[in-house]
Amino acid sequence: MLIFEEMLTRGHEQLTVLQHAPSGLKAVVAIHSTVLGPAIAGCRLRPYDEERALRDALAISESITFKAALAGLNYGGGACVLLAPANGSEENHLREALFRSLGRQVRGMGQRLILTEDAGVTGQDIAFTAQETQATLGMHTDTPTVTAYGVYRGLKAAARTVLGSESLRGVRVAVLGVGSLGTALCRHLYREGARLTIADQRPGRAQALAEELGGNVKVVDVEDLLDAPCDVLSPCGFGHSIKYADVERLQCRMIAGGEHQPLSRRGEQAVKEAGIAYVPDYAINAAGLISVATGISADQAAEQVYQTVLHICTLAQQNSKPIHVVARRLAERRIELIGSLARPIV
Ligand SMILES: NC(=O)c1ccc[n+]([C@@H]2O[C@H](COP(=O)([O-])OP(=O)(O)OC[C@H]3O[C@@H](n4cnc5c(N)ncnc54)[C@H](O)[C@@H]3O)[C@@H](O)[C@H]2O)c1
Repeated sequence: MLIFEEMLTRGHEQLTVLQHAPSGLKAVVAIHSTVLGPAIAGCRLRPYDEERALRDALAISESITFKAALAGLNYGGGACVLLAPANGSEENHLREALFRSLGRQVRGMGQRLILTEDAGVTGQDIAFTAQETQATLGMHTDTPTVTAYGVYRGLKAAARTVLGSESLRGVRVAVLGVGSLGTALCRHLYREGARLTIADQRPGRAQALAEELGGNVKVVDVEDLLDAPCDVLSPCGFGHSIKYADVERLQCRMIAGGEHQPLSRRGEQAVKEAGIAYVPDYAINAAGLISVATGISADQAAEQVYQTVLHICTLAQQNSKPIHVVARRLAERRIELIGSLARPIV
């Protein structure tokens, strides 16, 4: 990857690489934009190669910029991708060392960065980081659960315009990835009577969830999920779950899930040409961010997501434009307008 070119294309401000050998810290911190305020960066931890860590940091931080902008928050977009240490990070003292080390290293980034939780990272991890830097948010919020409820509500709002009814009863939803967020989402969907097909790279997870929900949930291999005939495809994996070449296999009417950046730009274009509605990540997975940034309840944050997605989908329908194009334009417009204001003197 040509890093500067990628940063220029996406409009990034900063990319920082952190390392601390004793704690095993290896992390990539990307700041996409601080136009609206300090960049909120979800911390995610998983086995990563360097290239993918860089790519994810750059892609996700851009999503967070749009997410904060659409949600009306005074924050910018960042991402903190931690490469899982070779010596493991499950034991509490290793975890403490890792996340405190992260906190110490980002202290120098001053007012520009605020860390919170993302995939593979818990509120307890952020609490460790908070011992070293004040620039943290959300350690007392169950972010995946709050986010999942917002995705569920956003999905209903999108279904209202795309499928003609916001009731998900009998609607076929294929969920790719049933970790913290995907599992919580499936529980809401199942309760409403959606017909679920699920898959996970760790098949035991999908099987266990199907058993918990009992009957009527179909578990398939990851490779087969994208071919599954369904109304809604809901990606909830680590990102880029739907490759450009996969788009011609899709048999859904709408893509809407919790995953950050499920599609590349080319993929978004291909989906549009295939006549599939795509509700972008930054519009629908915002409830956790809204809740930690403002302190409002999960229900209120999810209601905000519902109203935002409904507004975007309605505008898209009225103007015969793709949903993701309208969402991006709305986010960009707020950033442009606020960015054009004169800076306060103090
Ligand atoms: N956790 C949060 O607070 C939060 C908030 C907003 C957005 N997100 C985004 O939601 C997504 C899921 O987050 P999470 O917290 O549930 O993570 P998680 O690690 O708990 O779960 C991810 C699950 O997806 C599976 N998976 C990954 N890629 C897959 C693929 N291509 N096919 C099938 N299964 C796949 C993994 O095996 C795992 O079970 C991520 O993209 C994350 O950035 C998370």
